[in-house]
Amino acid sequence: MTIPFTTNDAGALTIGGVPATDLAQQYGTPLYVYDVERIRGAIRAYRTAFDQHNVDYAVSYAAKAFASVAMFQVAAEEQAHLDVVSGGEIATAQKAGFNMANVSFNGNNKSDDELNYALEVGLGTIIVDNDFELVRLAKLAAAKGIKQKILLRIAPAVSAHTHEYIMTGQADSKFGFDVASGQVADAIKKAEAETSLDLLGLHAHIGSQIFEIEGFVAEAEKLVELAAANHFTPRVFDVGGGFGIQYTDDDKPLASNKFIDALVAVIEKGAHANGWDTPAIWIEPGRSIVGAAGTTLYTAGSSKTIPGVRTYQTVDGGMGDNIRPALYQADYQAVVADQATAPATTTVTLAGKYCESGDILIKDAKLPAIKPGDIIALLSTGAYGYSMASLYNRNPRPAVVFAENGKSQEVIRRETWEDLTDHDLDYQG
Ligand SMILES: Cc1ncc(COP(=O)(O)O)c(C=O)c1O
Ligand SMILES: N[C@@H](CCCC[NH3+])C(=O)O
Repeated sequence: MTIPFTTNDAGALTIGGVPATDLAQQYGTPLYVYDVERIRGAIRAYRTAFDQHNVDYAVSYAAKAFASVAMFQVAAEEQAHLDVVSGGEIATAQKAGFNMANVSFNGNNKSDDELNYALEVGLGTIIVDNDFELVRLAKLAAAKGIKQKILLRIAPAVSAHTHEYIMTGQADSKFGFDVASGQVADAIKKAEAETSLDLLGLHAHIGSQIFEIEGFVAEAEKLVELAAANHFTPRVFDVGGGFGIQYTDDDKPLASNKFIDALVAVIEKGAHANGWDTPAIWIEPGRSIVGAAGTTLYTAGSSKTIPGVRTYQTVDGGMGDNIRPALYQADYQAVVADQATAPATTTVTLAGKYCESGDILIKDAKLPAIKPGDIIALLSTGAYGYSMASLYNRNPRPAVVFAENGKSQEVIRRETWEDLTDHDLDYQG
């Protein structure tokens, strides 16, 4: 399945109707560019899938995939809710003017400051991860005279097919209440007894970049089973995110409606069997909203050929703006921007500029011949790129640009060398 991208009549890459080389020239490289229409389309696809059923639902964009004021504003325009995991993401939502009632708050070690912040801004739902949090949140909410809506996060003991580091639903996980030891049963009782908490339902998340429906079905069945076993009538089941996307021609992602149809079927059946009204179904997709919409533009620099071994082609970014190849052995595909449809004539390993041998973006990429100054575009970099970017080697973080209908706009400005020393203080010792 060929990974989709758009080109103009000259065969040059365009993003949101703007030639990628123009974007590189105007904003510099490395540069993250989002095709906003694709972000909107991804949210709409989930909403349309739910609209085929007679269920209440929320498509909650998982902010961690790419958190920025502009992104949250687009999510709000598309009637998405928001799932945050830190005080910083709450602050970003506030700055974006996001309706706090539509925000949920995940995380396995929320601080008192973060919980108080959430309570003060009227954040819709707190997804309680563990007993330590449950007890503290009940007290903090009571002290403010608030009855806080919550979900309980369950570790559903479902192992998804994905990289070990991004699997989260297995029993041996740092996230959520354990089922087998009775933690879930205790937490449901405790939460129901707390007058400052309103237990809406249960939450689980099995992992990320998942292509099979089976794990989601098993997860939803587990949520139904747990609620029933604890004589708890759920108003919400939040099944998390994790829907896989296409990074290379080899990936075959499922259409959003396949996941939604399967999840709705399991939950409707469970509700019917237990005599419940069908609970609202919430999902928390991150990657599948922004991943394919994002492209990173780099400028080609030096290259090194080791005869009989390989050719390294360097770009002006790397693991600082995209840690995923180094961290998860993630695969990407690239095109040369001004000859995006030209046949591959060479094999090069795209290497970053960071002082690490592991700073490789793509091993043995098949591309047309590259010369210094060419713009190289890494496709499908919209998720967990900017959000996991670092300042390693004191390289400033790139700018982020949104492009739509032939127009572009910077939505996060490029950091400067001055920015990097902004927080440094002279040693007075
Ligand atoms: C609780 C929770 N929800 C949602 C997500 C978003 O996952 P993804 O970006 O794979 O859709 C994650 C990340 O894996 C998560 O931990
Ligand atoms: N950061 C991971 C996904 C983790 C999702 C958060 N639980 C990635 O890039 O694939």
